[in-house]
Amino acid sequence: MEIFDYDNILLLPRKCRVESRSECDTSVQFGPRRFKLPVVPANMKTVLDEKIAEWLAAHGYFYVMHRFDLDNVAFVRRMHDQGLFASISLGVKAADYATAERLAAEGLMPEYITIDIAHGHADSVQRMIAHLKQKLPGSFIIAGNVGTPEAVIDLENWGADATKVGIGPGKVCITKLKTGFGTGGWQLSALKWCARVATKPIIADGGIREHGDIAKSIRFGATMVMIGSLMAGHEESPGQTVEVDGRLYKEYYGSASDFNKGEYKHVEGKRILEPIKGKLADTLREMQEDLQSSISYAGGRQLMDIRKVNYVILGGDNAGEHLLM
Ligand SMILES: NC(=O)C1=CN([C@@H]2O[C@H](COP(=O)(O)OP(=O)(O)OC[C@H]3O[C@@H](n4cnc5c(N)ncnc54)[C@H](OP(=O)(O)O)[C@@H]3O)[C@@H](O)[C@H]2O)C=CC1
Ligand SMILES: Nc1nc2c(ncn2[C@@H]2O[C@H](COP(=O)(O)O)[C@@H](O)[C@H]2O)c(=O)[nH]1
Repeated sequence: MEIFDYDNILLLPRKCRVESRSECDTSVQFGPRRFKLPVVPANMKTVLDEKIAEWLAAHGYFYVMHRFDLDNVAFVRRMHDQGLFASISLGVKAADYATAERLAAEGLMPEYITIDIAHGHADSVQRMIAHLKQKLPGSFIIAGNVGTPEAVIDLENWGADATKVGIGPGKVCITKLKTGFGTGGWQLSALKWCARVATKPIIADGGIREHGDIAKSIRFGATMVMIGSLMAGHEESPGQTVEVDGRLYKEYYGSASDFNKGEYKHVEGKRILEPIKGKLADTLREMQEDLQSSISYAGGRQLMDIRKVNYVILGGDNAGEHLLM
């Protein structure tokens, strides 16, 4: 198996088929809706809050609200009252079952539910998918996180409508160091490996450091890309603002960090400071422009044309050119 990651792959251009990059369409169908970009901010407390979720939904972007210190039922009700789609996260504990029961009892059907736990290839996830399919049959269920084809096959067979791939490639992740497991350092080839068996959409989660990594994720099988650190550190980001030597930073911490958990138990995440980088809307606009360029370099007009390109692996044992035959 080829082992590579975002920083040692380059995609190869094909003859341009557009007169202007503005002709390139970055939109993507994901579940019941179409979104402007194949990008979703990570469902983390220092990446988005309810206000950002509302703004994203109202402006044609996908979002997944985090599940920490939040009344999910009130959130879904508020989004629906405003005519916006609801996309929530759940775990697999008793409180999460209770949330699903309350939503069903109130007739509130979130358009998207993400079952989001560290080790998503688990019986607990199978049980939760079955429960959600029974109680909230109209919701599109995303399940994760996983890092192997076997896990993708199981989650799909258990009823997940999409899977989320990425164990430990995140910027504030310390899973690799603390446990010795994960896709950190080879997330892109793990994605390729998983995508080969997937029959439903994959969200590539973690490890995106540059805008070009979005196109690389699409090339290797993602339909959607989940991004934490690049989406954190904006003026409107919920993290605390910190001044260091006259420069302003926003905190960004892992969902499995002691900062998020409130205690030091099973910690697999850390806290860092992200330099403040302006407004989220400007980052999303730049991502869209960069992705339009990617589509044009792919010789395409639509996002999925990126899947048709060849690539090279730079350096290492797998170095070389890889042609689609
Ligand atoms: N993508 C990634 O690499 C990672 C992401 N995270 C994120 O951190 C947040 C918290 O995750 P998580 O701790 O799972 O959430 P929860 O604290 O809600 O735990 C979910 C359930 O899964 C159990 N669990 C967690 N990890 C394992 C494991 N390795 N083996 C068996 N059971 C496990 C927990 O039990 P118990 O605690 O008793 O074991 C609990 O019952 C999530 O948002 C998750 O996505 C966390 C780590 C890695
Ligand atoms: N191992 C851990 N992974 C975590 C934690 N909190 C979040 N995450 C994952 O990281 C991505 C974001 O990655 P980035 O590289 O874009 O910053 C996020 O979507 C989660 O899957 C954690 O505490 N530990």
